[in-house]
Amino acid sequence: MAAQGIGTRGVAPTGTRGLVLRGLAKEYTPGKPVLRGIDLAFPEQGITAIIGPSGTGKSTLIRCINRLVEPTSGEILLHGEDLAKLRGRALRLARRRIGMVFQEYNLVERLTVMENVLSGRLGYVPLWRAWLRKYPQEDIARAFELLDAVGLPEQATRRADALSGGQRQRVGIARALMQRPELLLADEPTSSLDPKTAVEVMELLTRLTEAAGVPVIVNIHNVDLAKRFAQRIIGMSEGAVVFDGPPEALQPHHLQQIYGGEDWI
Ligand SMILES: Nc1ncnc2c1ncn2[C@@H]1O[C@H](COP(=O)(O)OP(=O)(O)OP(=O)(O)O)[C@@H](O)[C@H]1O
Repeated sequence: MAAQGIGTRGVAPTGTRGLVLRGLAKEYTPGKPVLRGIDLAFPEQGITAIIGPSGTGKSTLIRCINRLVEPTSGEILLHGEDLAKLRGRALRLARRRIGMVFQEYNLVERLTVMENVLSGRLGYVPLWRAWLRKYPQEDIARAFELLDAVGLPEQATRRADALSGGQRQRVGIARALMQRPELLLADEPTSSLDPKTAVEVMELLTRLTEAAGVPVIVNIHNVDLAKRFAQRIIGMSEGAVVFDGPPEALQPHHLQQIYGGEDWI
């Protein structure tokens, strides 16, 4: 089956706004491709969910976009600029334009909630200010606003390790938005959470990114959550895109192709 939507939603010319991946490939071990030349274009808003079985390259794809993983070849065009070519300071500047939310939250446990949120500005404030914890007043005001927005206005001075998983992920979302990102990547943001908290976190992510006009690419195991919150679903199998379309187009035979087998459907 051809991946749905490729061609209509697919690859846009260089210079286009949004994110475009062209021929993105990754081999951790030479000769063993994990990503097999991914061609995708992401619009400037909305949530795209990436689904697929364990080990199929979803995290690798997400992490290639902000170069936490080095792609083996291909282009990563953010508003026309190829991030795959950037090094040093240029790469650091590009990275701060991309927020990331992690499965295990990646908070600094011994720091306060407020300090964790403010750390989203680390790419922007001079290092000496961060070391002395002298963030500009407008950053502090914004951090309070975001803590309010994620429902943690009372938790600013608590240590991160005193929070529940759901609360930590809310801090993770606030920290990512503190960057004022042009794109948000979320790598299994709900996998460590109970089902109710997972829905709450996805609702929050949807509401805040919609309000900020930030597009989201979320790697997610739960197909029901993907269908509920994403406007577009990308199904991956063995390092390639095998489905690309709206949630309502995702049928059991697509799931069978993405995950294999049928007994579980
Ligand atoms: N740093 C690494 N070094 C070597 N191989 C890696 C590395 N990271 C991932 N891999 C391999 O790449 C393949 C894809 O892994 P990846 O984590 O991208 O898949 P995934 O679809 O996100 O899986 P999951 O849903 O279980 O997180 C797997 O075979 C994995 O073992």
